[in-house]
Amino acid sequence: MPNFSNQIRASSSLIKRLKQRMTNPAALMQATRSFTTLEGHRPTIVHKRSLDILHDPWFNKGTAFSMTERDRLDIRGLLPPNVMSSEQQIQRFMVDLKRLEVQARDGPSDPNALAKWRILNRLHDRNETMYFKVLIANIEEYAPIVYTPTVGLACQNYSGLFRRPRGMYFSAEDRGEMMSMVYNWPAEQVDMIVVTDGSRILGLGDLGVQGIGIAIGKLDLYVAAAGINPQRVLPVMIDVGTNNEKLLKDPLYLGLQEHRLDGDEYIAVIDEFMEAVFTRWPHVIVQFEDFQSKWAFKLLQRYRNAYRMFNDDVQGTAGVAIAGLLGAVRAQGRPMIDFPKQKIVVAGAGSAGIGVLNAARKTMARMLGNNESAFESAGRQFWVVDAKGLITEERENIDLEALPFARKVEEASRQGLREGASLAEVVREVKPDVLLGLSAVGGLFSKEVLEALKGSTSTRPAIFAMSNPTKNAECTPEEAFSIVGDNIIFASGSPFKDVDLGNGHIGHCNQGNNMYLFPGIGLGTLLSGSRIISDGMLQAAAECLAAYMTEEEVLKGIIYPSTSRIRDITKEVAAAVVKEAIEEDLAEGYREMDARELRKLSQEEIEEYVKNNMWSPDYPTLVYKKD
Ligand SMILES: NC(=O)c1ccc[n+]([C@@H]2O[C@H](COP(=O)([O-])OP(=O)(O)OC[C@H]3O[C@@H](n4cnc5c(N)ncnc54)[C@H](O)[C@@H]3O)[C@@H](O)[C@H]2O)c1
Ligand SMILES: O=C(O)C[C@H](O)C(=O)O
Ligand SMILES: [Mg+2]
Repeated sequence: MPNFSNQIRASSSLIKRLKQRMTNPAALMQATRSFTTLEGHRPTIVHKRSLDILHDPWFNKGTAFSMTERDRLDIRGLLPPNVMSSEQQIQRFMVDLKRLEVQARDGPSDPNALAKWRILNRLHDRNETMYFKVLIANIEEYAPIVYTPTVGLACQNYSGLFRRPRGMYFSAEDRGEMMSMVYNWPAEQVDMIVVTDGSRILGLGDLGVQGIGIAIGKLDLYVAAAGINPQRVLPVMIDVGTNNEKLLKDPLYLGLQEHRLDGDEYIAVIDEFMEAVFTRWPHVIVQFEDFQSKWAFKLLQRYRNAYRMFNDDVQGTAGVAIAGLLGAVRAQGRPMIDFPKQKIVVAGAGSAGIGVLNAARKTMARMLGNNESAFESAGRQFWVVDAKGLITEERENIDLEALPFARKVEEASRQGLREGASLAEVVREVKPDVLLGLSAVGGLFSKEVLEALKGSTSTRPAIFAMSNPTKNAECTPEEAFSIVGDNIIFASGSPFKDVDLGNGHIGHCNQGNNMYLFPGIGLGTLLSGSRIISDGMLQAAAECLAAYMTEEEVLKGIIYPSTSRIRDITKEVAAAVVKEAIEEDLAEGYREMDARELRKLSQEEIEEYVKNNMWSPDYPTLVYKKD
């Protein structure tokens, strides 16, 4: 709780610094920053009182309302008399939440995970500040509940779990209305939107309207990791129908029960949504999430030069994979510059797989001299296997996005391979350094495939089983370590526990998930005020993540940070994105920090600027004023 004497002390030191600024320009920056910090202590003006306040999750403090506030807001007598500190409140809440753990302590496969999701969700609905305080303080424990894998389960069970709406729904029925509907959202300012059409939720397929859960989960991380103000995030579901036959027949399904719109009709709906949100909030950033590949690439190309948007599955995943792939090179005791020598087999050529392939090829090409022949030769380091097997130039009706990675037929046959060769055959013949899965097929890295990987020419083969949620992972870390060997590098999209290898050795299980990048990409874009999200900004984010791990960690097989460091890594990623936006002359500034001021900031000052603009879950003092 902010206390007034602190505020007065802080204000008088601010005035002193503001006076100094007349004579000392360096103090100007300092004062600007202090001013930003002080904002957190300013009272928040509310236009409601009594039960309306207790029922508003943005302002509700529950038992933590002080007596003076209870008087000021007409809630004296509406709460039990004992005023609790926010710590005591959390203690009470945790007693309830932890009760579920007495019989089940199995981490991600916890049978009570959905019950925990429910309890946390109810807290989210009544007191956002406290919800995020709990989430931030226990991120390692609860990210797997509010995010992957449990969020997948919550999406699948959405009809039964639905209590209160969160976010906005734009449906095919709303065509022509979106521009006015968008004003139904209560917040004057929105910084971040995560939008999905529910067509490919994690590896669970088309979940229709139920996919809104993934947008909510991603935005939880925007608040927890990036410190985006929870009052300025907006989850969005664009319901254009579903092709999930089960949902189409389910009498309890909450979305439109018709087949998905397609073609121009579909694009017109998304166009209308984009126009509507950017008209009301011209500075908003829109993250596209879990759109089927068919639309993911097309929509990204359509909007990326016109709007502040990115596709997390294509671009966020690519950056995280690049950071991991570079980590795997370092873990072999080799310099990153050896990356272009790596042989990489990728299983899955959807939005995520193709995103990773393009980014990895570009990264290699840059290291090889950044010319056409470098790009050509980088392309030869990849073997791509999809549902129909190895992709070669003989593939009929090949996707345009996959075409650049199709192997030449003669080249493949020289290696003993052919169009449609199985994953096990490809791994056996190629003997890759890296096997990376973005196929959504649980168990795809079977015993046969992993046995084949034992023939890898690498001193330390790397396995990335990146599909989500847990049951869709291409293999488990136990399978990988026990079959391929103790020395491998392992990463998975959803969290698994480390593996006890015996003899006191641990097989480290990294979480290779785009959660290490998207919050920083969003925050960095916001604070730079860049009008678009450039390739350079995405590359800077990936490089920052790659450089985050120390040599010592990497040699131990730890190539991604633990979730407990997510707020710190996000701050650094955001700073790298701001810096790149400034260097590319894209930064237009944010609030009092205009483009000219931004250009003057040193590296440390950029980091400080980012840190000072991250929201923290502290109750503000509330003051009532009539509308
Ligand atoms: N870890 C992360 O950060 C992260 C990020 C994005 C996506 N993902 C996961 O990646 C998975 C795929 O996402 P997407 O958007 O690319 O999906 P998608 O449906 O667009 O693509 C799936 C691809 O896998 C291929 N495939 C299917 N069966 C296969 C098989 N037996 N062998 C080889 N390939 C096969 C398909 O042909 C297709 O190319 C999902 O499970 C998603 O959760 C993880
Ligand atoms: O949502 C995640 O956990 C990662 C990724 O965006 C996915 O679609 O699987
Ligand atoms: Mg996704």
